[in-house]
Amino acid sequence: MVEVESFVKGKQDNYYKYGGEPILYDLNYLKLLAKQYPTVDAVSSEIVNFSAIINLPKGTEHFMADIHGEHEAFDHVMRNASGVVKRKIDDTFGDTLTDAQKKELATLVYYPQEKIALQKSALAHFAEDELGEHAAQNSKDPALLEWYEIVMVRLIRLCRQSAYKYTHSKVRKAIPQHFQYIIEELLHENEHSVMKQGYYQGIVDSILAIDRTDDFIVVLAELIRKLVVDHLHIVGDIYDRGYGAHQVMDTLRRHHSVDIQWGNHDVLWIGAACGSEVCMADALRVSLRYANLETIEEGYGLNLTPLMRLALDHYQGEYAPTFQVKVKQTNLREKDLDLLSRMQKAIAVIQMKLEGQLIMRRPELQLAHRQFLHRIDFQAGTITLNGQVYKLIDGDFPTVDPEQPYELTKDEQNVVDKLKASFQHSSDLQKHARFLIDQGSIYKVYNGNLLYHACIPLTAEGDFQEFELCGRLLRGKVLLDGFDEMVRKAYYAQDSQEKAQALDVVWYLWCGENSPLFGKSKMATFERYFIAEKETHKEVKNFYYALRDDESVCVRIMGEFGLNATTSHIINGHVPVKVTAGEEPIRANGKLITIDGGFAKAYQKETGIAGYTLIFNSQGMHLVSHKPFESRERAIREDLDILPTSVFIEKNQARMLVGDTDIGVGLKADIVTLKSLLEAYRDGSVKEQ
Ligand SMILES: O=P(O)(O)OC[C@H]1O[C@](O)(COP(=O)(O)O)[C@@H](O)[C@@H]1O
Ligand SMILES: [Mn+2]
Repeated sequence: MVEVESFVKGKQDNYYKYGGEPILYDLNYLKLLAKQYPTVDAVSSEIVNFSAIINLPKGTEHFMADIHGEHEAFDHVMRNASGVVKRKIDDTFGDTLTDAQKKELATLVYYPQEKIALQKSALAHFAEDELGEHAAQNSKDPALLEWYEIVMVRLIRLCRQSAYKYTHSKVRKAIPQHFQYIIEELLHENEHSVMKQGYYQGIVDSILAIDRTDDFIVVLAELIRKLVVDHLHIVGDIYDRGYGAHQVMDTLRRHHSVDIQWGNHDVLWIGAACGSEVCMADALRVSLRYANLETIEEGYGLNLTPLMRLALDHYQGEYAPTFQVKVKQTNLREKDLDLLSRMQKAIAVIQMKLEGQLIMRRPELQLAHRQFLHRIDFQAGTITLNGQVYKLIDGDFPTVDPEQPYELTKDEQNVVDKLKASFQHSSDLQKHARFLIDQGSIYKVYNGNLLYHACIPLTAEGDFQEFELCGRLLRGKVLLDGFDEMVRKAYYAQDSQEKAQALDVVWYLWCGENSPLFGKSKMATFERYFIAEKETHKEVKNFYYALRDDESVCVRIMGEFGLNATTSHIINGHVPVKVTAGEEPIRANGKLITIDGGFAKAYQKETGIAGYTLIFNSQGMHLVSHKPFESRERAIREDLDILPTSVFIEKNQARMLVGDTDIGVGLKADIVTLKSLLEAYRDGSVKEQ
């Protein structure tokens, strides 16, 4: 139905009032816009283009959380698009291909280079056995050419099936320049069309003839993977525990469309990269705790020698078993592990001193109860907490001066200074921190859903918990906005005071009681290292975790963020869903979805699965759970795909179109603006260029 849109000159001559909504356009603005759309034709075709796009089905969004450095498993999920590629193959080929052929095609889409190499060597060995001669891997081997041709045609068909949801221009933009012409021709030609059969076959043959098949297959595979997942959301905790957070970050930096809602572990590394000594100490401590030298040394080239020397010079004594490195299989020798434990304790003591200093300079954070060193009786080897005396399981603090327990020794200060320089000079860490800042935020409202890693701090009554942030009492959405602003200030601030304050807030976001990224009464690091009594280890979750099952609480939170509660969802990570204990990822009658399914191996025993992916496409929402990932090598060799299991599906009433998404809202506004420019051309107020 075409609305008859009236167009009336506004009150003042240089303004335009358009349609029902009195949107006024400044003529100067339209003249500026005319530089981009210099003629009536140019602006008209854009209006038609945008109007077409808003009627396309909405692009598919994937949501994942708590990857915690598991880069091989994550990379596989990125490549198999959480099972969507396989589903596309089934939709495209049905039973015209055998299961084995479909699996082989899937592996080719996931790992094209490796699969081609495997095929070549298999054929070469076959030729050797058959022909008895050493058949060089000649790319003219008829068997190889035949395989190439078959898989190329299949890939083109699969690509065509994956591209149908998008405009030609969007697909073209996803193809590398040097293949745009060929792929577009093949995509828009039907290989069965009699008229163009020769033309189509000619293109395929020429690719084979000039030996461009490998590149062509790789480009097609990447294009298919790009088309099946339009946008990716990472709802926090990329870092820590697994060994490959730096590789996950590189995968995300290469991704065509991704946003990140920071997790507490992510802001810890942002703080460390931005110069927070206490965040740096804690990030190192956690890495040493998991013997994660890959991220520290290979990933970021951080210099551990000063810390190693400090550990060897001062921590030769006995240390608590709680400093044992928390990994099962490792290629590290016993004495390496012992050294890592000593380094972990050395940096843990530095961290406690630096935390003590921070708590003293930020009384508004109300964290005096989280200072420990001045409560220790070093003679008796005990500590007094809340009036209760506890025996320390490790009373050896060789670098702590009871008179000034929070002062760093000269050696410790030297280690901190050297480490800080090392973090600052790690170009890869700085690149990743920048990416987290550019693509990340504390929360995200996207296509009607609200994403944040942990919680919105609530009181027992379900009201938004108030918190003093830099002198302002904030709660709910404005509190999260305030925290978001502080993380960016920690990265961008030039003024040293401002930066120092922002960095202390970033540390609070990592472990503070009212942090929307942590949401627990305390991070019981000291207690878990030094005190045996389990009651001191208890981390009480924020009231949010008891109240989030109540639909009315979720509706109130959605309202706080301006969302329509009937169609919206809250999506969280942070707390693993204990599937084995019967816990559900879907809560509050479908209003809240928690997607921390234990991607991190450390959590898989209690979740019983290896992570979730939430898929939101034009038909609705679909949650899938992953099985533990073997290895990339097996996936390639045996076409072993880790296909997820469907957990729940929520169908939309009507198919969701681009016009129903945030991008669609923007496009509709742009259409109105462009129509104003068109009218201004037509009545001569703006001259065509
Ligand atoms: O298992 P570790 O390394 O001792 O860490 C335990 C700590 O990690 C936390 O669970 C925070 O990490 P997560 O955000 O990944 O849950 C703390 O609540 C807890 O004190
Ligand atoms: Mn977390």
